[in-house]
Amino acid sequence: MYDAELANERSYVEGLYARLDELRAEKIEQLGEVRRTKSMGTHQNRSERDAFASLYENRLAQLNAVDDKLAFGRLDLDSGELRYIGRIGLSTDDLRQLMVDWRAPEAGTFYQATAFERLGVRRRRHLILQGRTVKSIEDDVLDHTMLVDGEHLQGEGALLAALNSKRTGRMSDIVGTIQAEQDRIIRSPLSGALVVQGGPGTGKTAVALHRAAYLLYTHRERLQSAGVLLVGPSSAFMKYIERVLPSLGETGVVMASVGHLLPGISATAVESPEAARLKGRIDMAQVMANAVANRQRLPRGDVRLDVEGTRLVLTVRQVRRAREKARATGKPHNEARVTFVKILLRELTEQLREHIEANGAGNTADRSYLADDVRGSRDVRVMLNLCWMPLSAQKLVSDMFSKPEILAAVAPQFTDAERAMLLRPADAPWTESDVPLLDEAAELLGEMDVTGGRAEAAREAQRNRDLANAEKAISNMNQQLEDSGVDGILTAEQLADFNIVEGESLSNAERALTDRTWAYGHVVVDEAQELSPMQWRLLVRRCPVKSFTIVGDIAQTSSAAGASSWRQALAPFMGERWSLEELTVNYRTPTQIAEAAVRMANAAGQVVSAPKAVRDGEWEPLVDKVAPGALVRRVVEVMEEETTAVAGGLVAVIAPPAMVPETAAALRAVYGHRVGHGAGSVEQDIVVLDPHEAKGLEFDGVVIVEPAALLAGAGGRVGDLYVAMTRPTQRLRLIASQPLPEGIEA
Ligand SMILES: Nc1ncnc2c1ncn2[C@@H]1O[C@H](COP(=O)(O)OP(=O)(O)OP(=O)(O)O)[C@@H](O)[C@H]1O
Repeated sequence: MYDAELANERSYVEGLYARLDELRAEKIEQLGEVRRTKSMGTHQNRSERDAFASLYENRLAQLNAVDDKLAFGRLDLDSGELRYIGRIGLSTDDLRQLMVDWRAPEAGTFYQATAFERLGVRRRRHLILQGRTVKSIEDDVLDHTMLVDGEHLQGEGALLAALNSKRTGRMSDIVGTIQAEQDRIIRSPLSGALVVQGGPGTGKTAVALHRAAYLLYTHRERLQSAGVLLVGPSSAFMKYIERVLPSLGETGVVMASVGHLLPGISATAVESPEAARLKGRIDMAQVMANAVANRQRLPRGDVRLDVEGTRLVLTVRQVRRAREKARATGKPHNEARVTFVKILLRELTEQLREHIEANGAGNTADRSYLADDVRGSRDVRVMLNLCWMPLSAQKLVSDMFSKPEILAAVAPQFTDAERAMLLRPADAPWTESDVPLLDEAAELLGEMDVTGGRAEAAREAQRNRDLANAEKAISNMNQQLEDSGVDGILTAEQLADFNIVEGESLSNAERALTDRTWAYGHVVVDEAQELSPMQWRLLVRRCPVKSFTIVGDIAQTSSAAGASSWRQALAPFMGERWSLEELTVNYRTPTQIAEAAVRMANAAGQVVSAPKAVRDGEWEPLVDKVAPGALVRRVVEVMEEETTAVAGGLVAVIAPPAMVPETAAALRAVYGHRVGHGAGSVEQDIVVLDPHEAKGLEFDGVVIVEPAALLAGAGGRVGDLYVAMTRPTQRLRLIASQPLPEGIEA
């Protein structure tokens, strides 16, 4: 019986792959054809072909990315229909549906049906593929009249197989085994802000990624041109998750870590937690406003200016009035400067004219010529710049943190000690908490080159021309696209976006990444508990419609500027307008380890979400107590045992930041290139990390060096140690020379 069913599924899935190959061949053929004829014809023809080429390329990339485990489920419905579920939708040439996209409404019951609420499903079948071959099938029989003698329920096999598999250093998708509570969140409505709170390993990251893919699929019209932004804690984390969305058939999501949210800035330097906390405070917004106002200065007294040998006087009163008028425009600093300069130039020109007339040159003086003289005067230029200098965000922020007198003037609410903490050399590299300050500054300063507006206007005009072209081409294209299997209706906007002149042809995602003022249609934030108020302020600016999916775990907060409750974190930006969902099952950490982590947190006085672990592990947490000074030696000694225990899997050593270099060096002396240092070393099977780098990642085995130091270093929070203890999927070992924090040992 089972063998016959398996054989059936194998042949069906072979058919699906045959169809995938056929579509791929078709796209390659069409792409070749478009490329061959690309340089011929009118501008409109050419741009139409460019648009086709981009669409074919995208579709081909999508078809290539979904090859692995293309299909993973089948539903047997009350109606007798058999419905296959997979990464994308597939149909025959005559539009007979072969497989439904997992995100389509018809696929929802695959994740939601239970024996109590069957939703018209008699049987749910998981297809477990290796490469292109069906290796096994597992059935949930929901309608018990279907049970044949001797047949048994095999509910959680696919899930447990996924959970027990060896880690690779890269996150995989969970599309075949999404659980009902996760599915509800993935498919919740687009608008508003949704907070997903969940303990470690509850699938928050997985849910965030699948939700981004779901939203783009379901609301393509609304989201494709504005885009979806996915924000994570670090570049290493972005690397860890980067393959998930393509494997789900989505390539259009813009991904950025918090250090890369401002185009042109890559913030990698690390600073003290105290400085980060100060810079994250919401009153830094006022400090930035003060810093800008501080650059709109009045001279100490009236000044004399030489214009072509004539002495003019610029009074403090005149400057003050021009400043008031410029500020009253409400424009950003660099743009308001135009008003300021224009007023004073006019007044000085007037003064010059009066002077010349009074000296007997008659009233023939040519005013435009005089205006040129005033504008050309070095004294005038220097004075106007001293009063209202055009500024870049970088210059404003670096001056503020490198000049004590400026900092004292713009941040009077900070104590001397606090200001001392913020001071640094002018050429110091940027840190993550500088990014929201730079963004705030850019917002307040506006375009540096005010003529940039003209270039922008020219680009806009070109785009409008493209749009008109696109509208003409579109009716015939939609038909052809449908024929060629590209889903969704194409809008003139989208087509125009593909139409940008060659060489400048950027996708929406690429353009969004280079444009600070881009407004996204939706933002997904992972590890959101770490964000400071200033980082929230930046993100809300990126999505003015406030459509957010916010995932995190308050108990895992380790950054000093992070949140201690969702209400407190979100109130300034969203008021009460957000809803909360909770994930309650831990898929990563085995029961024994998860319980030790919760006991440790509780003993330290912290209440944490304690999700129920879905499986027991083979091992209790192991503890080695060693003499002071023997920590690193012990790490090296146990490594053989650890790597053998997780045979072929990954082992992470999580150490206090100060101990990471020597631990990595000692391990490398024995294990050579197998040892990676810092996050992002996904190719090695032994990785040495500090707790911050370990955030969001997971490993088969974890060795924690000096747990008490992780607790002490976190400023009274359990975050660091709690994060470290909840990374393993199989095995945890703690090596301690100081007394072990309470609760770890039962
Ligand atoms: N439904 C599922 N099917 C298979 N695997 C799952 C499922 N849900 C979660 N997992 C797996 O559990 C592990 C933990 O998931 P994830 O990293 O998303 O959790 P998290 O809540 O973000 O954890 P943390 O807050 O600790 O970083 C991952 O390996 C993920 O693939």
